[in-house]
Amino acid sequence: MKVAVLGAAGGIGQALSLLLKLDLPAGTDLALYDLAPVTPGVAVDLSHIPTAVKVTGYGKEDLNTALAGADIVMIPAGMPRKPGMDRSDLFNINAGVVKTLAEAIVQQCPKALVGVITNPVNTTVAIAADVFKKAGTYDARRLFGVTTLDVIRAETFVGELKAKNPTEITVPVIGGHSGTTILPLLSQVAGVSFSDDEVASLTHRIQNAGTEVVEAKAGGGSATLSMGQAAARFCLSLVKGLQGEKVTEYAYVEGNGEHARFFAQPITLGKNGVEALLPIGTLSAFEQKAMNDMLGTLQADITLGEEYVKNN
Ligand SMILES: NC(=O)C1=CN([C@@H]2O[C@H](COP(=O)(O)OP(=O)(O)OC[C@H]3O[C@@H](n4cnc5c(N)ncnc54)[C@H](O)[C@@H]3O)[C@@H](O)[C@H]2O)C=CC1
Ligand SMILES: O=C([O-])CC(=O)C(=O)O
Repeated sequence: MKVAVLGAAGGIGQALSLLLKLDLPAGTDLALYDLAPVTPGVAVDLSHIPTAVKVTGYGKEDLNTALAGADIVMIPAGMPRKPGMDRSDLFNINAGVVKTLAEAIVQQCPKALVGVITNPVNTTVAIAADVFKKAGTYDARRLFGVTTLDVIRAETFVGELKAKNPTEITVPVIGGHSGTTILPLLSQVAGVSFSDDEVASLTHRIQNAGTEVVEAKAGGGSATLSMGQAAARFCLSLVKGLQGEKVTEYAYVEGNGEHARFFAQPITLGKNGVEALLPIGTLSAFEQKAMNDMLGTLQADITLGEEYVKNN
């Protein structure tokens, strides 16, 4: 098995690569690629950790070698936010980054499972999909926007509020990955109930948790460590799926198009990526209204990505 991390020298990339070095199955090749000159050094550093995962680092000119034959590609490459910015403000820079990387994936590992972390995820996933489509290699089961951070945050915040162990809480989070398009389904959390005020304030906190980190880091970037953990969890679930296990995760995928072309929802992972699209269940009146109110924004984010690939 080969896993490639693109953007591996960044804040997320380094945390993710560390966790993958520790937790990937023995015998896995872990290929680290980044434009930053430090990348081969990051790989040497990780290679001194005694696990049976072989780490190799690739610099600017070696994207094709880093990707050759990869089974899974995780993409945390690109600019993070600074205070005052929305995720959509990253589009101008990150659209081109994701397009370039997706074009190389088409050439080197067209059957890989691809996890896009780069923001704005609502749009960059559409870009990757349409680059693959143009090249004739698109398989919707193999492309994911990574929204695991929304799920683990929701579980953490519910645990805090209800004085419960967050590892024993499951919170569905559907929709997209920015602002109001992030829709936690608190009505479906087992064993916990919320007042209307708690639902409103928790929903708001989950939707703005990225901004909470951006402001706390005061110009030093956005979530990297919690995102590294979220991305590692998602990547390890992809690995388990490839190994024949059935695993459930939430991710932003092209499903049946009922709500939008791409939509974060529960899925079962298996040998070909998405094995089954799982239902989102019954929404409360609050959640249904939030969903109706945000679909226009999500659709516009998706269209922006589709138009970008058409015109570039
Ligand atoms: N999906 C999610 O839940 C989350 C997504 N993000 C997004 O992840 C991205 C990365 O964030 P950080 O790691 O904090 O940023 P960072 O600036 O620490 O790292 C980004 C890395 O990407 C590299 N890079 C830029 N262009 C590249 C290219 N064409 N090929 C390869 N590498 C390239 C840079 O050299 C840098 O090392 C941002 O777009 C951020 O908004 C951040 C947190 C959560
Ligand atoms: O907020 C940001 O810019 C980074 C991100 O996607 C998150 O932390 O959820």
